[in-house]
Amino acid sequence: MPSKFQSGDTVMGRWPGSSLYYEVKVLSYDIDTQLYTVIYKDGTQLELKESDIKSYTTFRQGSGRSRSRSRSRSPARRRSRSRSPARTTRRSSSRTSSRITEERKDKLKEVLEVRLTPVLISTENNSDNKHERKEEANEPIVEPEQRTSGRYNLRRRKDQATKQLEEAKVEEASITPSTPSTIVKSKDFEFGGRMGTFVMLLFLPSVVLHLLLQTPPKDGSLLALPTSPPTVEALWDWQVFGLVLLWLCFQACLYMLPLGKVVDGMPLKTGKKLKYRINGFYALLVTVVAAGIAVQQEVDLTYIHTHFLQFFSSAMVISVLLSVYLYARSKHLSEEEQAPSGNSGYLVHDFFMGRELNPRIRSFDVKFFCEMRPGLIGWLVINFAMLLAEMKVQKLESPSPAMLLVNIFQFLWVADGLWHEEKILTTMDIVHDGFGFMLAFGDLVWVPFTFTCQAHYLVSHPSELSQWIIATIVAVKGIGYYIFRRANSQKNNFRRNPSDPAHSNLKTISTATGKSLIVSGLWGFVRHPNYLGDILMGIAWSLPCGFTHAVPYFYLIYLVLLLIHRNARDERQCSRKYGSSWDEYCKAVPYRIFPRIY
Ligand SMILES: NC(=O)C1=CN([C@@H]2O[C@H](COP(=O)(O)OP(=O)(O)OC[C@H]3O[C@@H](n4cnc5c(N)ncnc54)[C@H](OP(=O)(O)O)[C@@H]3O)[C@@H](O)[C@H]2O)C=CC1
Ligand SMILES: CC(C)=CCC[C@@H](C)[C@H]1CC=C2C3=C(CC[C@@]21C)[C@@]1(C)CC[C@H](O)C(C)(C)[C@@H]1CC3
Repeated sequence: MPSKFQSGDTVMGRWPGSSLYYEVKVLSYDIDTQLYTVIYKDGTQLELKESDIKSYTTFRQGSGRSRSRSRSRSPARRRSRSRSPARTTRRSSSRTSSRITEERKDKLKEVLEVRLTPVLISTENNSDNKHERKEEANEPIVEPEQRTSGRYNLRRRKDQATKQLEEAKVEEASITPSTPSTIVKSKDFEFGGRMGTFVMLLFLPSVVLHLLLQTPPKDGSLLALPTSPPTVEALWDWQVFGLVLLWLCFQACLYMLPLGKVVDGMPLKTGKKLKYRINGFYALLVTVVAAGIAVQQEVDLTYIHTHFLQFFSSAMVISVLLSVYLYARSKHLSEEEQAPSGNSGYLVHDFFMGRELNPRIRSFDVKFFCEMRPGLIGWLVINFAMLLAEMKVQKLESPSPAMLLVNIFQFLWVADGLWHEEKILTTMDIVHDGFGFMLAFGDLVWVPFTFTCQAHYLVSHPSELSQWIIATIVAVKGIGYYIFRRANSQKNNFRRNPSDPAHSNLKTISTATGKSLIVSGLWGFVRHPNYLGDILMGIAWSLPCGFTHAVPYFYLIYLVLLLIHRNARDERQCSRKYGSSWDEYCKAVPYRIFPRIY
C-alpha cells in the first residue's frame, strides 16, 4: 500500500488515548505494521496509525478547538494536563473497577493499540510480576504506583529522533519525492539494493559451482581457482534432469497426502489466515523407507555422487525456471499478496527477492513446500549416497566414524526441523520474505549442494578420528543442540503461553506492545542463544573432517555470516518494535551471539 504521508511531511498527529492533535513530522512508514513513526516538537517519537494522522490542511478545515490545541506545546511537555497513556492507566488502577466506564476501557484499548516507546520496566523475578502476566495476555495494563514502567523515555528517543530526522532528509533528497511509495522503496532494499541483488544473482550460483569443483579429489582449498572450466557433458545430463523432476514430484505427492494436521498461518494484512498441512515428518519417514527399499533392490545410489555436478546444474535450471514463473505470475497481485520486500519496481531486485508472499497453486503452497521438503530431505538422501560412495571409493566394509557422525548429526537436525515444522510459519522467511530467486535457489540448490559439503568431502578425503576426538565432537554437538532446542522452545512456548507456570522462574522485561522479553536463562546469556547453539552444531558437523582443508568448513562460514546478518536485521526490527525496552535488554544482555566477543 502506498503511504498517504511522506517522510518529512508536517502533519497533525493524535496523542494516544486522547482526542488532542499536535503538530508532528513524519519520519518513516513501516509497510508491515502500517504504522507511521512521527516526531513531536520536543522530540517525543511515537508510532501512529494512519487514522490518527490528519494532513495540516484537512485539520485546519476541521474544528477550531483542535487547531488552537495544535498550536500549544507537545503532549510530553503538557503531561500534567493531557496525561500520557501510561499515566491514564495508572490513574485508572487507583479507582475501583466499578467506576471504570466502558468509554474509559475503550480509551485504554486505544492506548494499547498505539505502540509507544517506554523506558525499562522492572526486571524482577517473573513469579512476583503479576502485572506482566496480564500484559502478556493482552489485558489492559494496571500499574501500581511504585512501578517505574510506562513513562516515555523522551530524552533517549529525542537523540535517536534527531538522527532519524536527518536520515529522512537525506533519503528525501536522494529519491524522487513525488512517488507515493518512495519511503517503502528506499526502506526495503535489504540486500544491497539493485546492485547487491544483481551481484548475488551471479555470485551465489558461482560459489556453489566453485565449491563442487574444489571438493572431489582436489586439494579442498576454497581459495584455489579452477584450472579449466567444466565441459558441457560434465555439467548436463537429461537423465539426471529427469531424476530431479521425479524427486520434486515425489515430494510434492507426499506433501499433498491427507496426513497430518492442517494449521493456520500468521494473519495476512487483511487478517485472513492461510491453511497449511503439516506432514513433513511423515514425508521424511516415507523417504527413509523408500531409500531403504532402493538399496535392498540394489539401486545404485552412488550415481548421485558420480553425477553430482549434473544434479547441481539440473537443480539450478529448475530454480531459475521456477523463479521466472513466479515473477511472471506476480504481475497483478493484490495488496495482501505482495511481499513488502519484493515490490520496489526494479526488475532484478524484485526477481531476486520475490514479489509474491505466498505463491499457491490451489492449496499447494510453493514457498512452504520448497523451504521444508525437496532441499532439506534431499540433503539427507545426498548424505546417504555419499556414505555409500565412501564405502565404494575407499573400499570399506562399513562407513567411517567421521561419515557416520556427519550423517547422524545432520539427519537429527533435519528431523528436528520437520518435527517442529509448524513453527516455521512464524519465521521471517514465511511471514515477510517473498518467494523469488533467493529462496527458490536457496531451498533447491544452496541447501542440498552446500550443506552436504562435509559428506561430499569425506568420500575422497579419509579422516581418522580417535575415540577421544569422537567424544569431544559428540559433546559439542550435544551442547549445541541443547542450547538451540531449549532456546527456541522456551521462546516459542513463552510467546504462545506466557502465563504457563513453567516460566515462573524467568526474569522478563515488559514492553509497550504487551509482549515481554526474556532476560534470564539462555536469553539472559546472549541475545540470540539459538544462533549460538546452531553455530556450535555447525562446528560439530565440520570437525569430523579434520583441519586439513577449508571445504568442510564452508557451511560453518556461511552460517556465521548468515546469522550475523540475520541478527542485524532482527535487532533492527526489535529496536523499532520495543524502543527503549529493547535498549534496556541490550544493556542487561550485552552480547548478541557469542559471549564476551560479539
Ligand atoms: N542453519 C540455517 O541455515 C539457519 C538456521 N536458522 C535457525 O532458525 C532458528 C530461528 O531463527 P530466526 O527465525 O532467525 O529468529 P529467532 O527464532 O531468534 O526469532 C527472533 C525473534 O524472537 C523474539 N525475541 C528476541 N529476543 C527475545 C527475548 N529475549 N525474549 C523473547 N522473545 C525474543 C523477537 O520476536 P517477537 O518479540 O516479535 O516474538 C525476535 O524478532 C534459529 O535457531 C536459527 O539458528 C536460521 C537461519 C538459517
Ligand atoms: C545464500 C542463500 C540464498 C541462502 C538461502 C538460505 C535459505 C535456504 C535458508 C535461510 C534460513 C533457512 C532456514 C531453514 C532452511 C534454510 C533456510 C530457508 C530452516 C527452515 C530449516 C529447518 C530448521 O529447523 C529451521 C526451522 C531452524 C530453519 C530456519 C531457517
